[in-house]
Amino acid sequence: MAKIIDGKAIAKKLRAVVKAQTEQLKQKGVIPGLVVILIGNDPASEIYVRNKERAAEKVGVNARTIKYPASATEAEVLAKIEALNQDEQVDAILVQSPMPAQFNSEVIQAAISPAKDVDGFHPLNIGKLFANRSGYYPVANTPRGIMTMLKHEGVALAGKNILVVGRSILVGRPMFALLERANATVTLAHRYTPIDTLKLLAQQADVVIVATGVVNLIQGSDLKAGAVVIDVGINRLADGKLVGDVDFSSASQVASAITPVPGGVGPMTIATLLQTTVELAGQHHDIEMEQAWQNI
Ligand SMILES: NC(=O)C1=CN([C@@H]2O[C@H](COP(=O)(O)OP(=O)(O)OC[C@H]3O[C@@H](n4cnc5c(N)ncnc54)[C@H](OP(=O)(O)O)[C@@H]3O)[C@@H](O)[C@H]2O)C=CC1
Ligand SMILES: Nc1nc(=O)c2c([nH]1)NC[C@@H]1CN(c3ccc(C(=O)N[C@@H](CCC(=O)O)C(=O)O)cc3)C=[N+]21
Repeated sequence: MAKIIDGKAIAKKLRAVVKAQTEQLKQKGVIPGLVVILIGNDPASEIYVRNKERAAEKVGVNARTIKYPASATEAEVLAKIEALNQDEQVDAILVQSPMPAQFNSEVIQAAISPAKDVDGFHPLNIGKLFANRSGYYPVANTPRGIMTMLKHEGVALAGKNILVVGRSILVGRPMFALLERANATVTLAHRYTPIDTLKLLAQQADVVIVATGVVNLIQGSDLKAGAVVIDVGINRLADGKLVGDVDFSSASQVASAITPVPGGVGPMTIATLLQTTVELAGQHHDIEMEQAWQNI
């Protein structure tokens, strides 16, 4: 039986560190400000927005959500982003994805100032990540939170064989870059990966990270004994239950460690979002902060 990785508990530790950081900033008169823009109604986004507001309050980040109906125009959202880019109280801006069809997400992502780009979606920040540049720049919070989790659990990455399933700009691609940077051998699978190939790749992987939104895509029989399984998926079943992309009951028989849904990656995404917000506030006001979360 696998160890169940307690994302909630690790997120709580991370939040405590972030809270200490916000207190340092407050002593210098800075309250970190995060603005989330939600257009339309995506169920996973709504869960995210609700949980984020609660967590922000706990650590002393000033967070607010601006909601637009699904019928909103790109021009009005771009005008709002421009105003937020100029607003001295705002350190971090996030536009929830997916966006309604009339939006070009590339245009929106490039409009957010790279210095306030808390999702790490701006082409400049993505470019730095993939070029493995030194210095500080924001990186997508879900993959970054997963790295924190793997470190906390003592999972070795250098030289390991890692399978990432899903290649979105939100999860799969930055996950690939961070794991490669940690000297793992990384395979990135997607919709065009034949299912038989996907299963063969999974069988060879020391760590399997699944971010597709496909219920039960990976089962216990697909895994190598002792593999570490990170389930990013958030799927709402007809009965209202929340499940991931991995068949938890069979996978937990074969894996050495596995993240549950809920209570795994989700809480880490939120704590990491607050971490990045506080870092951006520190950068914005030129305040040096201790990097205490190295040791959580
Ligand atoms: N827990 C958390 O903190 C977070 C959870 N999520 C959840 O994670 C999931 C993925 O999110 P996101 O990356 O934004 O989703 P996207 O829909 O943007 O991307 C899904 C990816 O999965 C791939 N895919 C789809 N079907 C298959 C398949 N049958 N086999 C292999 N690959 C497949 C797609 O391939 P292709 O590119 O070829 O289309 C695509 O790359 C969702 O359930 C989302 O709600 C997301 C962010 C944070
Ligand atoms: N620009 C952008 N950035 C994102 O990071 C982003 C996004 N758009 N769009 C939507 C997805 C989804 N996402 C979630 C984060 C946390 C939980 C979360 O808190 N999950 C809890 C749920 C607990 C519950 O409330 O039931 C858990 O898994 O335990 C869920 C989903 C971030 N996303």
